[in-house]
Amino acid sequence: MIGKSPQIKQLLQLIEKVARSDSTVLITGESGTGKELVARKIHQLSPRKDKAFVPINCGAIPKELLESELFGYEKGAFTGANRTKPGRFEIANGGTVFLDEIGDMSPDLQVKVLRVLQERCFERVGGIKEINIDIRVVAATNRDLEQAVKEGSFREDLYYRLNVIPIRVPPLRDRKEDIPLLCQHFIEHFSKRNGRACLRLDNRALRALMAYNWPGNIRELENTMERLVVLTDGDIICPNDLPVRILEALPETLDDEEFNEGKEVDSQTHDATDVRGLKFYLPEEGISLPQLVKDLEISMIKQALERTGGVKSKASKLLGLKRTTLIEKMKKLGMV
Ligand SMILES: Nc1ncnc2c1ncn2[C@@H]1O[C@H](COP(=O)(O)OP(=O)(O)OP(=O)(O)O)[C@@H](O)[C@H]1O
Repeated sequence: MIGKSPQIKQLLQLIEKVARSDSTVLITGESGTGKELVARKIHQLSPRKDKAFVPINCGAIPKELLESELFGYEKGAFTGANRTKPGRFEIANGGTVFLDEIGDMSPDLQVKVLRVLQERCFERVGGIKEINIDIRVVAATNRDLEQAVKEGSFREDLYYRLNVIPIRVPPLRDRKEDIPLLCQHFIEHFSKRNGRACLRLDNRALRALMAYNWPGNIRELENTMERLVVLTDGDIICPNDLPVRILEALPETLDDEEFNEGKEVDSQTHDATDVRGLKFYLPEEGISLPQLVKDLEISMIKQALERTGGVKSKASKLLGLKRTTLIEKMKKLGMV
């Protein structure tokens, strides 16, 4: 999973914790945010990792077929059922079932899935034999299930059974600092797949990609990068190569000269730099480095003095300075 925003880091920590348990998980988030990827990651990190991960898109399979897909059927259960077929729940035995778009499931199937969650058993369509299974269920939806419960289209009991551990995947617009890394990742991936040298993004193109709101989230970004890799002629992706909807997101203040410059991206400009565990961003408009250093020195000295009850010899040790250097610095910074 690509990304180093605080949101993604938090998500990864949660995934690691959740993976160790067998609890049911409900992943929510807009379309294309990476819900399925999260479900796969939970499975991969879980003790069930060597067994099957079985995804099923409850919204994509017609209602009449979904039941037999999930539960399987017995020979003769309906016209055309000329052999017994196990369903996805059975196939996933020992592993994980991923019920995608669970919000689209019909009420009668919701009852049957609730039974699987409660009792870990079911019957195949047309069958009477009870089948016991050992599965972990991870479900996902981009709908507001709480609202669906209020409106009566989703069963409240099933909602609570699913929502044991809720995981929300944030939209890409709320973690824009992940965009440069994701672009780089997809450009590398598609360049390799298309057998061409790795393309680079110029600064202004990246600025447009960062200004755009990505309603289709990471899937939209992935598709955009694939198209750029296939269609861009030169080695560098310039603003002119971008789709109009993305270009329109660029602030109008930037001049045309810069627009055509084709400068290669300096990813540090857009990425947080990690300095001894502290995060620093260089804002678009630049910064006064001497002032920043001064503010940082004042802040660190104040904290060191607070922590040591104002004892300068101890504070200087915390800061890796000689006592006399600390006093000199404080004078210079106007702190005494
Ligand atoms: N953090 C990430 N790093 C790399 N690729 C990602 C990341 N998040 C999502 N993707 C990719 O984006 C695409 C969409 O992700 P995914 O299918 O998991 O989204 P989704 O939320 O399940 O979408 P939907 O709601 O439409 O089913 C996939 O190709 C996935 O591999």
